[in-house]
Amino acid sequence: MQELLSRIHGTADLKALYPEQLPTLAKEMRHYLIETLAPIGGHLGAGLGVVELTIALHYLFDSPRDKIVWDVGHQAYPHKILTGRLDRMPSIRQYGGLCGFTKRAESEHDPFGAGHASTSISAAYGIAAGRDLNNEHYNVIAVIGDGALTGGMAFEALNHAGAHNKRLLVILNDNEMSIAPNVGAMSSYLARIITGKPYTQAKDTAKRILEKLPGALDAAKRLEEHVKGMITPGTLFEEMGFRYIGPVDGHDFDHLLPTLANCKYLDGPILLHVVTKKGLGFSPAEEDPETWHGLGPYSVETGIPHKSNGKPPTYTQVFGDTLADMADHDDRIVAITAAMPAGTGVSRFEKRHPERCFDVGIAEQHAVTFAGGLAVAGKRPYVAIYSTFMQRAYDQIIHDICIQNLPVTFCMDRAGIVGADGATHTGMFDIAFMRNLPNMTVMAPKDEAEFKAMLITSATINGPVAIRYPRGNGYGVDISQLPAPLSVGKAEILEAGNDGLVIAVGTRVRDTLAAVERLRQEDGKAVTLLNLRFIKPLDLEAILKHLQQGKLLAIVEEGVAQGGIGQEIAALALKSGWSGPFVHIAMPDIFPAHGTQPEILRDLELDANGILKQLRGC
Ligand SMILES: Cc1ncc(C[n+]2csc(CCOP(=O)(O)OP(=O)(O)O)c2C)c(N)n1
Ligand SMILES: CC(=O)[C@@H](O)[C@H](O)COP(=O)(O)O
Ligand SMILES: [Mg+2]
Repeated sequence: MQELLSRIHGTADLKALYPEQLPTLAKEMRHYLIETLAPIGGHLGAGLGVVELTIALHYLFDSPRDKIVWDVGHQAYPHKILTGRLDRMPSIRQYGGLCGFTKRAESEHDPFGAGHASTSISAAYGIAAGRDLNNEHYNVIAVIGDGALTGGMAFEALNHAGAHNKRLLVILNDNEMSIAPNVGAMSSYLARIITGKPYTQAKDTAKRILEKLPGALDAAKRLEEHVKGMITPGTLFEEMGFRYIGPVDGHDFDHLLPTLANCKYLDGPILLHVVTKKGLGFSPAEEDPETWHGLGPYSVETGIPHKSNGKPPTYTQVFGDTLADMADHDDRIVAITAAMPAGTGVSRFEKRHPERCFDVGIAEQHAVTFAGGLAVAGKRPYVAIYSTFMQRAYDQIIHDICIQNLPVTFCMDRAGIVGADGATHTGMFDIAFMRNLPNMTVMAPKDEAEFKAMLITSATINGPVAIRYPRGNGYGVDISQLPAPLSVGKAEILEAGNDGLVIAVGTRVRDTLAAVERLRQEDGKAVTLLNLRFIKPLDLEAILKHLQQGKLLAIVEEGVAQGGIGQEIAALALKSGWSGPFVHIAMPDIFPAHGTQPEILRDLELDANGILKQLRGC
């Protein structure tokens, strides 16, 4: 490890350095991040972009007394390094290791946990308001990216905080990137500020006056405000009650340190606009920041991510390609992503149907209601949002789609266990929150071929539809054909037997099949296995037909037990007069840890071994 970095065991060690040493520390930190993440992967680009900003913040402010709230938390690796977690960095996002985001339980330097975007200003402002009520004195800083600023919550918070005069520093880390290039009018506005030559000239004029007339600080400031107001379109943030400072070069300590030092002593809400480059210091990440936002292992030497050779396509790819195929024949089909075109597969659709593709920014609520509007205009919107981020838009799903029975399909990628991103990103609630909505049809495929069939089925349903599918690769089953639509509300029988009924949902069907086969071979017990396919409407006929009095009833689903489909099936069975051994194999009432998907499924006893164990136990 390099000389300066190896001395940093906490923020006190950083503060002991001379300012002239900070650029060297920044260099060492970049090198360390690039090398450390190479074998394990992780969120590289965002962290590389905020190395100087993080060093400057911890150099000048006094965490944990001062509170630094990082939005999303994916850029907080340098923050972790400087706050006593350097030794554990190689464990980041690994089973038992550091979390990939900020997490209160992990460090007193993480005053607010994150993972989802656009929460930092609200949280920081809440801390500032609490501080003032407590008559305490410390700084509260929210660091938010330009991508996260596209989220409605960030604006709600600015609107609230700007109307009051509490001390709050919001640092806008503007790298013109979300995961993909940032979108929207706000993004263009920020770009105009950065590149606005007239603004730079106006600033220079004000500075020259200030230099010539040292006593005329106020006059020069007023002139700067005046000229700025005329030329940069409205300094939106100032009109919202924030003192706007910037844009500042986020990689230049000579700019960052004095500016931040000043911010420390200014009252009221301040917005400091810092301009950075995502991926700085690693040319592959600078050149292709989207790929290097978050990735698996890679080679430092070649700058190429390791390939997962020969694996079947991911569900994400199947989604993008199938929807594009469907759109070839149905011009009503449109696709919507909330700032995740590649992650959701919408980019594959976009290549073939660019005019029918919408990236709305990190704005899941807007995405859903916007889809409602498109449906009213005669379109067939497919809203592709990870299960965990769909949580953001629950009222919109109910109020704007379901009540009006609009034909919008929700494609919920990353349903179930996601692995390294852990609790904040686990898609564990969607079965519970979608299945209780009137008018909604909910499907979960057992493999990628069935997924394709479900997408095709969705186009035949004249109302809201939700399809949940997991992170990762399919099983390699044949998907070359365009399948026929499924029979809505009909389950599939995979095994027949007289020793009970096992019902499996979507992502858990394969492992349940393996468990059921072992039960037959090793224990001599043959059960009937139903692949539910439709979480809603339920195939009551099949369930009641195969329910066996006095014999096992088991339901296996990769979602929370509380509110899961297992509860409805249990109630149904009891109502029908059935009694017998029962087991609901689902996620317990805890937030899962991070690790690989197999590790977490194993811990939750949701893999084939765990399912078998639980089937045997009843
Ligand atoms: C509610 C929500 N939607 C989507 C995401 C996925 N996501 C994580 S980081 C990110 C981009 C953030 O961009 P920005 O805030 O500018 O940070 P940068 O990576 O550029 O530093 C997105 C879309 C998320 N974390 N939360
Ligand atoms: C930080 C964030 O929310 C995303 O970058 C997320 O980690 C992406 O997850 P996938 O790797 O599953 O696309
Ligand atoms: Mg950004």
